[in-house]
Amino acid sequence: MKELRVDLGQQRSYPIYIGSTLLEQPELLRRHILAKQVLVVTNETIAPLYLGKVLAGLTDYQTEAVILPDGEQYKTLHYLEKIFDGLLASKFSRNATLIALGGGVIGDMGGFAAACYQRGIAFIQIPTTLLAQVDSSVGGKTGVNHPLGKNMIGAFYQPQCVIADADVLDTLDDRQLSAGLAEVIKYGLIRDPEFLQWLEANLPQLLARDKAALAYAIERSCINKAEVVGEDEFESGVRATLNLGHTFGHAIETGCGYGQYLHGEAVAIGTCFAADLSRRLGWLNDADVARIVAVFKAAKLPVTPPAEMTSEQYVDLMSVDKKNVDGKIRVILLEAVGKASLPVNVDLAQLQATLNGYAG
Ligand SMILES: NC(=O)c1ccc[n+]([C@@H]2O[C@H](COP(=O)([O-])OP(=O)(O)OC[C@H]3O[C@@H](n4cnc5c(N)ncnc54)[C@H](O)[C@@H]3O)[C@@H](O)[C@H]2O)c1
Ligand SMILES: O=C(O)C(=O)C[C@@H](O)[C@H](O)[C@H](O)COP(=O)(O)O
Ligand SMILES: [Zn+2]
Repeated sequence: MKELRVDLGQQRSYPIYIGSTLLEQPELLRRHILAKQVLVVTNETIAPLYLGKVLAGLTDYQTEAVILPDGEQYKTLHYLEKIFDGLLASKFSRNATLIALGGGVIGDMGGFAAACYQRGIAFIQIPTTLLAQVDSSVGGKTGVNHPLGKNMIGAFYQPQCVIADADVLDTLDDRQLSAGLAEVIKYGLIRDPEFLQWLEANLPQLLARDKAALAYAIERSCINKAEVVGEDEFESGVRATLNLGHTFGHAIETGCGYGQYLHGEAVAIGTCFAADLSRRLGWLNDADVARIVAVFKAAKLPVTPPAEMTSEQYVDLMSVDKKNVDGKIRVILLEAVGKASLPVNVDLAQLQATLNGYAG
């Protein structure tokens, strides 16, 4: 097992455990549960696979479970309330612990519920998708979607620990594995060019679920994310680079209806848009853009924007992005392959040129 640390000072630092058979080691989990009451939040797909394993290690606690329907379309305020219903029905106190057992949807919702319930209870992330193990379970961004914008209602709220058991990825389907790789590739593009080269050479092994390759990709991704979050927990600076491709990607997720494109798929297309715009500013050349498109294709991710979305629709949806200032759209671009910019105010004409010109 590897143990990394998200360093956020005395109050909010926490470990990330990465390894195999971690769900069979309840002492890891138990050392971060401070009182008797434990609520596990999960979904209908994950519960039959892993809920029993988690509960088996907690038989001497007062455990309850909230099982949500599965899908991005349920990451809403309405379904968040189901978690509060569960906490209240069991009369859970402020010293209770919430465990989010699932992918990014469950992690974001569980974390936000923990941030809100009685103004904050402890929570633990047990991420079960590649995307959640390399990105969403680390860093404390929690929240839900709004019909008009992605992750629009939320809070920064850090977990007590993250337990990433790579064995659970055995049951994840190939499309979801690829979606997770989009965020892995992101770290290479924004700040870790050596890792990008490693990925270019090792994507076939990752897609074939080679255990050593996956363990390395999870660890190196978490190292990158923990460093960025440790430097800028509340996204006043460098943390915004983790949003590469997301301004376009979130517009795709919202515009096409949550769930049609997986988050990682939308980020892959969005990053190709960002690469195209970086080329228009003279920061990348044609070969750089081709290299970026090729790495997503090699990860079996889409690179072609949805035909049904117009540039007006993109601009409209991007105009509520959380990086915007005074309503002006700001995006993360690439100054080079392996080096992200801070948020850039984009000229509307140049943005339109990318939205109309980049076709995959
Ligand atoms: N908080 C953050 O920093 C952050 C970062 C990236 C993404 N996100 C959010 O995360 C969400 C996407 O997360 P995701 O890609 O994990 O999607 P997800 O949570 O919807 O999970 C993907 C699918 O895999 C299933 N699944 C999960 N684990 C499984 C397993 N071990 N075996 C079989 N099936 C399994 C789920 O039931 C679901 O159907 C989006 O809402 C995105 O906005 C948040
Ligand atoms: O942790 C971060 O910071 C990120 O931006 C990670 C992203 O991959 C993630 O999708 C995040 O939820 C996006 O945040 P948002 O504030 O742009 O909705
Ligand atoms: Zn993301």
